[in-house]
Amino acid sequence: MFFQFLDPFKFDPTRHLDENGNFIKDDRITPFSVGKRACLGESLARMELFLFSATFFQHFEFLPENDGEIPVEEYEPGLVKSPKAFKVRAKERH
Ligand code: HEM
Repeated sequence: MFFQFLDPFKFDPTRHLDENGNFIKDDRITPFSVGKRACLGESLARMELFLFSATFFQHFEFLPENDGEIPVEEYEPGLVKSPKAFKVRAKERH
């Protein structure tokens, strides 16, 4: 079955949360696969990703290359939809 989020181009992490702010588990999103051959490193990977990104955003603020110019939303063609390369400035927070 094909499935598409409502308003898929909108950055809206709240689509994955219920009214109490808890994560809604969705079997259609399985980055670590499911079943017998599912990823053995899932909990380690989740923990590392959390620590890595939290530390990153704690220490840096990310800004467009030129103030007020948000990069255009363009994607590389392919199996996985990835954004075309763009530059950002990482400014240390203090
Ligand atoms: C973001 C990080 C990761 C993602 C997205 C990921 C994703 C996956 C996926 C999709 C599979 C299943 C592949 C298949 O269907 O054959 C898999 C298998 C596996 N992953 Fe990961 N993985 C991640 C990190 C890790 C880490 C950190 C470890 C170990 C420390 C790990 C260990 C394994 C192992 C051992 C398997 C094979 C399981 C089996 O076939 O019985 N992975 N992973």
